[in-house]
Amino acid sequence: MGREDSPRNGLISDPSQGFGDETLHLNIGDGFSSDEDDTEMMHRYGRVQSPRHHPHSIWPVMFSMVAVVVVLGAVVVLSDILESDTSQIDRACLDGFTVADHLGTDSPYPEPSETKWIRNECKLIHVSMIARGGLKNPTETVIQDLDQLENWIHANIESEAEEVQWLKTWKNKYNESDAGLLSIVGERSFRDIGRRMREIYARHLKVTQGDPILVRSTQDQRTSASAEAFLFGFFGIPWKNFTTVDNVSKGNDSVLKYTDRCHVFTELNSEVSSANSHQEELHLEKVARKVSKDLDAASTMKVEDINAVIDGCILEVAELGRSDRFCSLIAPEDWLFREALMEDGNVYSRAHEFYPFLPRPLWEDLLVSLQSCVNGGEDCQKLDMRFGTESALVPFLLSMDLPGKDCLGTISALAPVSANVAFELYDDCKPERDSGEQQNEAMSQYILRIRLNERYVEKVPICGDKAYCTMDEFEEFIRSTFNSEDEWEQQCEDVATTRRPL
Ligand SMILES: O=C(O)[C@@H](COP(=O)(O)O)OP(=O)(O)O
Repeated sequence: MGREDSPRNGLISDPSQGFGDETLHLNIGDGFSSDEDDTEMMHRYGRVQSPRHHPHSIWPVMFSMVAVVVVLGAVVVLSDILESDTSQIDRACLDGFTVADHLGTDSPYPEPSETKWIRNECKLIHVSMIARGGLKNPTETVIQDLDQLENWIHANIESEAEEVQWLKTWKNKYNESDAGLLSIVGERSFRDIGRRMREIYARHLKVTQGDPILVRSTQDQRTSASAEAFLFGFFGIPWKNFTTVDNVSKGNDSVLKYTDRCHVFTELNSEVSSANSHQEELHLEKVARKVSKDLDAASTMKVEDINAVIDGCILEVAELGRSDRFCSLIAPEDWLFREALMEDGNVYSRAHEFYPFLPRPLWEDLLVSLQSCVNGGEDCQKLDMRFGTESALVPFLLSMDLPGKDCLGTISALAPVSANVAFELYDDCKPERDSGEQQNEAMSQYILRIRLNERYVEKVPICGDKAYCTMDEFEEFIRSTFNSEDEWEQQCEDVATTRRPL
């Protein structure tokens, strides 16, 4: 892919044009109407409002009456239009709808119901993991929006209906001093993940204190605190002074902050953000009107207020494990529509399409870890744990081409809060025979199994949809996907670096 493929040259639609039919349909199937239609109708509404389009009259009273009728009519038409954007959602996607599956990277992931153990005859020699931090406390902006929502509720909700009484007594409990830090829920989830991984790996890897273990985290508090919580769970003791934790500088970390180093990505990011903001705002305004009407509120909430409702839902799902309060104020089709907008304009999906080489530094780092153990070298770490943010994990997971969801939610499922992917390297482990497949005796003795969010990936697309990869297949995938024409150097850094060849 050359630079001429850059979205600057027309692949990202002009923000003023909104999304075309084609882009929305890519994600949602034929179920969605085009927002261009909405935009066009909004413009039509604008013209209806304009006096230039009214029949000219010399009688001011007549004119006023006509104007009032026209404006009222237009309001009715507009409300129909405002409802229309979700009217063609694929109804099948509403069957069994669970909001927690549709919160993007703010989704939680449920604890696995069963642990798939490693077979006794297999010799596990190394585990490499890449994780995203756990749930963080709301950011300052979110806290301010929650405060504003609280004020709006007190000023506007008078209904005595039983189902809104909780809302009238609801209070924003978040402090700005904790903004953006790893939350208690996030910390607990990583302790639990660490504890479960100890159950799976400790006996096989025979990890003890003092063993070669590498733990790296970005300098974001939420990721380094996630690493500490994981280590606490894994070793069963506080591990704050773990000497091998390498807190790499924010923005200067070549492995875990690779997106910051890649200028085509950062340019794409700002284009995608601005391309989507208008569309998102229009939809949020519609949802705000609907919710305010449903609550019988004295005035309509603002976009920031509805954003706070969405954040309230995210927090109640993650912290309380329920979705009956803020979440239920927004209709399922509006959640789906929001997710469609977010997935359609998702910068990581776009980057996967235009710049598939983006996560190369992380793949390269993983390969180095694995190879050092394959070769039985002194550098072999039993565990190599990497803790980053979504910008480290999402492009990496997308490059594995794991199957998407039929009804949106692919990114929600791949990279929820505390998401993690573990690569288990085995020496001398004969994989279970796949049905209908002859076992290849000459196969490489090293194999890899992959767990995503603690579940084995039973069909690994990058290794021919098998439940495992041979080391040879894995190396071949990395070589063929990330080594062509040194795209990373040319498109990300624009300068030749002294990388070792793959
Ligand atoms: O805070 C966020 O928006 C993302 C990305 O952060 P950066 O990579 O941009 O720091 O991180 P996460 O949701 O994983 O904590």
